[in-house]
Order: sequence, then C-alpha cells, then structure tokens
Amino acid sequence: MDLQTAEIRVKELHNLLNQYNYEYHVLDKPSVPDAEYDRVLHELIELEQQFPELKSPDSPSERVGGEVLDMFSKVQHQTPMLSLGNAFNEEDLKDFDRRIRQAVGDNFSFVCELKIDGLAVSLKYEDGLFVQGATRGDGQTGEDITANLKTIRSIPLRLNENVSIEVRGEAFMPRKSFNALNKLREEKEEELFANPRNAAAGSLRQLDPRIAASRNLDIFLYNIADVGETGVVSHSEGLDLLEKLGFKANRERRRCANIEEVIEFINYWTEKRPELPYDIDGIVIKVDSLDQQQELGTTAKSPRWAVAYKFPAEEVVTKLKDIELSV
Ligand SMILES: NC(=O)c1cc2c(=O)c3cc(F)ccc3oc2nc1N
Repeated sequence: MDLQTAEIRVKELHNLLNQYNYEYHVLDKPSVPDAEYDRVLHELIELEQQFPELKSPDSPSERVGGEVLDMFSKVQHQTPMLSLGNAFNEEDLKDFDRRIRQAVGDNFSFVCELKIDGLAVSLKYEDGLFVQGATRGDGQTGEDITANLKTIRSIPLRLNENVSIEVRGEAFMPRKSFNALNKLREEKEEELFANPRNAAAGSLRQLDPRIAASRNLDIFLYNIADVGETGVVSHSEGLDLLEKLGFKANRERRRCANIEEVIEFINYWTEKRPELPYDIDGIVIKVDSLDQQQELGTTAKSPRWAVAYKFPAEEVVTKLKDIELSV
C-alpha cells in the first residue's frame, strides 16, 4: 500500500473508531461488538507503524497509552479550580438560599447535579483538539496528566466543532470496574483500593499510561471554565453545549425553581443513590444564570453561587481482612 492510499485509509479508520467510541462510551449504545472495534483499531496501529508520519495526536491509537513518563510536569490553571463549600442539612441549604436572595433578589433558579465522587480534572482544547489535561492540585497549579486522560474513552480527542475551550469535570471509576480491579489485586495479593475515588486518583497518577488505560475510567464534564465566546447565558445551557461538542455530561441534572425543589431532588437521590453504577458523595447546587454567578463571585477558595450538599457518612464498618499472623 502506498503512502497516499494509507493516508486515506487512516482517515477512514479514525472516523470509524471515533464513531464506535462515541456510541459506546458517551451514548452507551454501541453499534458494533468490541471485537470489531479491536480489529479496526489493530488495522490503524499497523498502518501507523508502517507509516509513522500518519500518526496524529488525536489518533484513536492514543487510547492504549504511550511511553512511560518519568514525572508529571506542572500546569498553571488560567482560571483557578476552586472547591465547593459544603452543606450538611436543610438549615445549611436554607442559609445558602437566603445568601443568594440577599445578593441577587428573588428571581433566580438552581441547577442540581449529582456530585460524582472522583478526581477533579481540567481539559484544554485548541481548535477542537485535546491538548492538555490536568489535576486540580492546589487550585492554581495542577499536574499534567494528559497522557493518562487520553486513555479515558469518553474524553473526545477531537471535538465536534473546532473551538478552543477549557472544561472541568470529574474523572471516576465505575463501581463495576472498581470491584473487578480489587478482585484482581486480591488474587495477586496486592494492596486493595479503599474506594473507587482512591482507585481513580491512583490510576490517573500512574506514570505509565498503559496502566491508566487498563482501569476503565470514565468522566462527567460539569463546567466550562471560560464561557466568554461561547455565548451561553446559563449553566444548564453550558451543560447542553458540552454534550453538543461531544462531551459526556451527567444526565441526572435538574433545574429547580426554589430550594424546596432542591430538597426534593436531594431526598430522591438519597434513596436512589445505591442504584447508580458509580459513587456519588452528595448533590451540587448551582445558581443557573451565569450573570448572577458573576454577581455573586467567589471567595479565595469557593464559588458563592454553588454549594455541595454532602450525604451523611454511612456507618460503614470496613471489615478488616483477617490478618494472618505470620508465625
Ligand atoms: N464532583 C462533581 O460532580 C462536581 C464538582 C464540582 C466542583 O468541584 C465545582 C467547583 C467549583 F469551583 C465550581 C463549580 C463546581 O461544580 C462541580 N460540579 C460537579 N458536578
């Protein structure tokens, strides 16, 4: 096969694999069996080996993980990655509501989202291409974990539109993957991960992307860091835009007209939480209008326009494994 034919074929394979990947990992509706995905991916990897000049940074072959890094470089966040203030009961929620009213008056609404229990990450795209991913770190400086994030199948390597944008989300490990991983580690007599959050954080801090690629991580995006040029005026529109661009945003979000509806949403998910295929540790409540978010502003640490209601810690008595006393 000559270079020109190979170039056309590589383009076809990129489109095929990106479509399969989007259907499986973002829509959760695969149109081909895994074996077909693997066959097509193998053909692409072969062609990239034969014609290295045809390998591009957004190639689906990036999903398997490249060479081992010797360290993570530091990333300065243009927009600081703040953390959420907490609310633990109805009183705290009513205080939050009162503070909003005092600042912006009575005409506002909330958006409620599940609070995914994972690792906050920031993804940067230039002209539609995924160029950098980083951890929150201390909010100003995070670690560059781009290579590991490229292995998360639901992170698009190229967006549906050639926009330059920075988005924030929560990378996590689905509970099924967590149980399978710990079962494997138990068989190999390796130390177990205490919970999916630790497993996700541990996986993304691996210097070997192939390990991250083996951990079936996933992500939900929840914020556009620099909405400036996008023209969206509300948080809920921002989430719809994220999905339009090809990102995975959590579908269980709901606009609430008042704090009573927020409390209803919290009570519903307090009940339904065990049925979710991933861990959540609370509900995030945000003022929907971006202008009102601007008006409310942030403290040094947290936005004034959002709060995280935390579920009461379950009385989880972690049964310690029987410790074989070495005789
Ligand atoms: N874990 C989460 O599912 C989740 C986390 C955050 C944040 O940490 C967060 C931090 C901010 F400074 C502002 C908005 C945020 O929105 C968020 N929304 C979410 N759904």
